[in-house]
Amino acid sequence: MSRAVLALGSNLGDREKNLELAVATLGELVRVVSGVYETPPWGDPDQPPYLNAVLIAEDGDENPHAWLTRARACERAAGRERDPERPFGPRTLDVDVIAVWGGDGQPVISTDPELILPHPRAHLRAFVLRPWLDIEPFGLLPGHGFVYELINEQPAAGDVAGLTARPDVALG
Ligand SMILES: Nc1ncnc2c1ncn2[C@@H]1O[C@H](COP(=O)(O)OP(=O)(O)OP(=O)(O)O)[C@@H](O)[C@H]1O
Ligand SMILES: Nc1nc2c(c(=O)[nH]1)N=C(CO)CN2
Repeated sequence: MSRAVLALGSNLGDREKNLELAVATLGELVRVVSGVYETPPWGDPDQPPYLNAVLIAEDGDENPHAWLTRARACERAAGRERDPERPFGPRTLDVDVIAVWGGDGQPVISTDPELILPHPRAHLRAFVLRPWLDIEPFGLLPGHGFVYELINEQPAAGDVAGLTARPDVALG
């Protein structure tokens, strides 16, 4: 058994449909999906606002790389349009593997550049921490601490006020 926190983001095309495609592609693996937030672009300001959400999924397959394969399948389903010159630039759909736990409940730590776990920038991103907090109030980002603490630390703390809940956009 493997459990993963995945972060979804879209700022090109039909953003709502792109996030929905990710949830549909993951299908029965999905346990809970957060609410959607409209968020200002992080890391590369000259691009449209994002819709972001987080979900928790589980699978019998213990291999953590299977989550990266599934994330890429979601991105392909949404056309995976992006500018290779801009690492934090606009995209139809981004699915990041934030953290993975094995069947023993222990977090998976990986320094493989193909799949770094936990995700190396998750603790800095209010657009990941805020929706995660909604679905797991005592969520732990391995190596960093409780999500409710991280969201009160800079730089994420300074970005929280800029997020807008979008209860009109419901996924799953
Ligand atoms: N935890 C992870 N989740 C997703 N991709 C990862 C992870 N760790 C390493 N990668 C690798 O990062 C590379 C770039 O991924 P991607 O294009 O999604 O990055 P990005 O979305 O532009 O930036 P960011 O990961 O900061 O959101 C991919 O080749 C992927 O294999
Ligand atoms: N608000 C927001 N900004 C981003 C996002 C994202 O999902 N949301 N994803 C990025 C890709 O690395 C870069 N910047």
